[in-house]
Parts: sequence; C-alpha cells; structure tokens
Amino acid sequence: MTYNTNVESISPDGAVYYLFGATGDLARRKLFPALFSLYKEGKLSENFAVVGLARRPRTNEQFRSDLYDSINEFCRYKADDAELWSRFTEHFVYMSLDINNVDGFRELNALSTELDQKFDIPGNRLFYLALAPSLFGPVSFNLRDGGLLESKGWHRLVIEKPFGYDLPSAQKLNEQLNQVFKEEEIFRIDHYLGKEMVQNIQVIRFANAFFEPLWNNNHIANVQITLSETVGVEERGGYYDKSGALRDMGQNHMLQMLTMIAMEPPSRLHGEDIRDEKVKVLRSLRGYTSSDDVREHVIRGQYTEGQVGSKELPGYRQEDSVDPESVTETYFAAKVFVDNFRWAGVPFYIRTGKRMPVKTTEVVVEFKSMPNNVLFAQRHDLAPNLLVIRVNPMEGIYIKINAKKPGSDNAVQPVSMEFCQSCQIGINTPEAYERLIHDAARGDSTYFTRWDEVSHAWEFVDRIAQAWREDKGDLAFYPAGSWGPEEAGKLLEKDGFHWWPVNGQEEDNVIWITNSGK
Ligand SMILES: NC(=O)C1=CN([C@@H]2O[C@H](COP(=O)(O)OP(=O)(O)OC[C@H]3O[C@@H](n4cnc5c(N)ncnc54)[C@H](OP(=O)(O)O)[C@@H]3O)[C@@H](O)[C@H]2O)C=CC1
Ligand SMILES: O=C1O[C@H](COP(=O)(O)O)[C@@H](O)[C@H](O)[C@H]1O
Repeated sequence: MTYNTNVESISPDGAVYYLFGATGDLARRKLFPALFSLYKEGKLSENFAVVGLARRPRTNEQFRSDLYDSINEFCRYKADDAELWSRFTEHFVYMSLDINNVDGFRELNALSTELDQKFDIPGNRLFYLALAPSLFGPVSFNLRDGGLLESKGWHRLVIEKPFGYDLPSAQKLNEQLNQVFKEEEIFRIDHYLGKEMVQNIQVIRFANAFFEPLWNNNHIANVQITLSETVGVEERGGYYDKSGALRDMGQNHMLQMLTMIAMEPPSRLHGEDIRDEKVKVLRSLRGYTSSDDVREHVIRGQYTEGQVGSKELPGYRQEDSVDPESVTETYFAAKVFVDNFRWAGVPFYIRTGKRMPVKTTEVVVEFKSMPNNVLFAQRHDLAPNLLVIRVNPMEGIYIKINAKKPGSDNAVQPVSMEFCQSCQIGINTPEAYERLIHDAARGDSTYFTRWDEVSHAWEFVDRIAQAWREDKGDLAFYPAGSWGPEEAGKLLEKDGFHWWPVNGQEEDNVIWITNSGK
C-alpha cells in the first residue's frame, strides 16, 4: 500500500460553483465559511466564481453582506482583512431562481459564460444542492435542459443528505440523477467522512504496527461507536419527525464510521479501492430479519422532558412541528455484526441520541483481556486495553493500558495515554465541509458515498424500520439530559460488557498522561 502525501497540494481547477439553497441554514452555517477558509488558505486560486441561487430576491450587495455575517459568526477565520475580503467577495454573485422554472436556468447559463470570461474559467461547473431532496431530480433535469451541461469543462453534482427515505425512494432518486449525471460526477455528501479524525481512522489502523496485527476477532472483544448530541431537533422538527435517529444518523454517519473501522486494507489508498472495501463491509452486515431479532439487537428511545446542565428542556413530543403522539425515535442503540472472517463474533455496539448529557463522537475499541495469571489476578481484575478515537468536539486518540503502580509490590494501575490533537496550538483543523468541497472541486470522491454504499446501508436500515413499523411497543423513553434508555445498557450487559465512559470521563483511579494539560 502506498500513501499519497501530496493530495493536499493538488489545487482544484478553476470552476463556477453554483450554490443552490444560498439563503438556507446550511449555506449560512457551513458552506460560506468553508469557502472562505479555502480561499484564505490559498486553496481556491483566483479562477473561480460562486453563484448563490434561491427564490427570494437579493442584490449582490445583500448577498455579500449575508456572506460577511455568516463568516463572522461561523467561520474559523474572521473577515478582518479588508483587502482580502474585497478580493474574495468579488467572486460572488446572486441570482434569484425558482428550481421549477427552466427559463431561469437558461439565464443562469448566460451568466455562467460571462463569469467564465471574467475569471478565466475553462467551463468547469460544480453544482452544490443545499436543497430539500425533493428538488434534487428537478434541478438535474433543468440543468440539462437549460444548457448548463454543454460547457466544455467538467460537470459535478454535490448533493446533501438525506439520499432518500428508504431503499425504494433512494433508487428512484438515483435513477433520476443518472438520467443526467454519471456516477463519477455525483458526489454524495456524508459530512462525517470529511471529519479529520474519521479520515484518521485508516491512518491509525494501517500505519501502526501496534494495531493492525491485532485488528481482528482474535484480539478485539467489541467496538463501541457513540454519537451523542445535546441538541434536540431545533427548527427541524418537521423533517426529523419523519426521519428519526436511525435514518438521520444511523444509515449514514454511523454505518460509514463502522465501515472505516471494519474494512480490509485497500491495495491502494485510491478512492475506488477504499470504497470497494467499505462496500464489502456493508454487504457483510448481518441483517435482522424478524421483529424478535430486531427487538433483541436494537433499542429505540425518545426523550421526555428533562434537564441538560441547569437548563429545563421540553420532551420531544412538545417540540415545534412534532406530532404530539409521535413514536419517532430520537435515540437508538444497536448490536451489529460484520459476518466475515476478520470480525466473526465481534459485536459492534453503536448508539446515537439527541438531548444527551454531552456532545461527543467517539469510537472505543476494547481488546480482549489478558488471561488472569498468578502474579496479578489474585488481587486484581485486569482492565481491558482500550483504543479510543475521539472524533469531535475533541479530536485525538488515547490508549488505556495497565502498568505497575509505582512503589507497590505488584499492584496494577490503569494508565491512559492521550494525544489530544485539538489541544495542539496551531492545529486549526479544517471543518468537514472545507475538506469535502475542496475534494469535490479536485474530483476526488474518496470521502463521498458511492451508490452501492448508500443502497446497502438502506437495505440494513430498512429491515429495522420495517420491524419498528409492525411493533411499536418497544419504544423506550429517557429524560432529556440522560444517557438514553436503560435497555441500551442491557444490550451490552448480556454479553458481559458495558458502555465505556465517553468524553474523557474515565474512572478515578486512572493515571492520565496527556498533552492536553488535564
Ligand atoms: N442545515 C443543516 O445543518 C443540514 C442540512 N442538511 C441538508 O441540506 C439541505 C438544505 O438544508 P437547509 O439549508 O437546512 O434548508 P433550508 O430550508 O434552510 O434552506 C433551503 C433552501 O432552499 C431554497 N429553496 C427552496 N425551494 C426552492 C425553489 N423552489 N427554488 C429555489 N430555491 C429553493 C430556499 O431558498 P428560498 O426560500 O429563498 O427559495 C433555501 O435557500 C437539505 O437537504 C438538508 O437535509 C444536511 C445536514 C445538515
Ligand atoms: O447530519 C446530521 O448531523 C448532525 C450532527 O453533526 P455534527 O457534525 O454536529 O456531529 C445532526 O445534528 C443532524 O440531526 C443530522 O442531520
């Protein structure tokens, strides 16, 4: 296997970026800041233009003022250099356009030709759809019918999640897109794949002699993936109530992280080879076939009123745009098996929920315990070794090992040794969207989901969703601010395991060796 360490240095070609949904939440919180960071770091060159598109009227000046506000609120860089800011915003224009009106697309095509000339762009087009999924098909058809795919450069379509509601709807959407774009022109976003530490999983695994030889069912007892959020459904109650945690986080982010942990080493670190290996994992997931099977392996929950910190919070059924009798899950935990040679018998426990006590994403790899021996076991149960990958908001890794307690006869002391990446001064990690926009602009689809990944993930999730539709009795409730329903703990207890504390909240007797200063 070879590592291409120069990928970062490959600049994208000049292109027009079309930002559909330019007045929306995602553009404001994530996409504008990502573009500014890329520009500030010299990763966009000067041969680019951004056209903001949405129905509501905006002048170019108003659009640039929205841009300014967004960057000052959400970007890791501030717009405090007037000269740089003025150069940056020159590249931005706004056009009011209704997706359903093909005439608007013809006007957009004419505008694009002007922008090509003004910024010396060779006809490349990147269409970013920050829109409701029901508009993905219509936009594609109108891009074609409005002549936007006739320019002489490349054409790429970047689409936001969710990619469908289930397998049939995802297939339908994919068929629509395929009428206009080839698979290699479609970049399906899963923003977790743009996170630094998710990308780091393969380096930690494949670049360390400590780990890869042990990375199998001979040495690993279980893997735990936690994605906990403190937020509720915020302004997205209407969407979320139809989706729920399994579709919103499980089908995409959680299964993607699982594939990164479980995949075989690809023969080359090339996008298609990596995605081939990820697909094999998804194909090996043990599908749950009956309601009983689902009940035994998957727990779902919904938050009721409670407290996070000192803040009193309403229950899910009291949230805006949520059905007061909703049975939508805001939490799920599952025991998942990857039925292949490497992972036979190793449970992957995954859990995610809203209104949990802390915001954190962590992967814990628990190694099998050493056999108890005469020297230590009479007085001590040895704690298992752990490798913990901290994805966000803290970024880093730590390992937990056993060592001799200094000055004792043979007392054993757990020690956690941590590399806290986000504590390093000067490491201003790029946001996931920066990395992904930059990759799409360079035509690198490694960290985007290919259609076969999406479809296998839906197959797995649809079986669970189907069982839940038939059997509503297993919805458990948990107070906002707690770690979810008790049943989720029992899922592991049955196997002799427990959820490891996340967020660095280790037991008191552990010695920490860390660069974070704690
Ligand atoms: N917000 C987030 O944190 C996340 C969002 N996503 C996904 O990103 C996408 C966008 O989300 P978000 O920004 O929150 O949504 P918003 O509802 O905030 O924005 C939707 C945008 O679409 C535009 N729009 C709606 N209808 C039309 C139309 N007929 N013609 C032209 N423009 C139209 C709206 O502008 P106008 O009304 O002016 O036309 C607005 O700019 C969704 O697929 C969502 O699932 C994914 C992950 C996180
Ligand atoms: O895709 C989504 O992700 C966010 C969580 O993302 P993070 O980067 O903040 O961890 C989640 O809140 C949202 O419901 C979901 O649609």
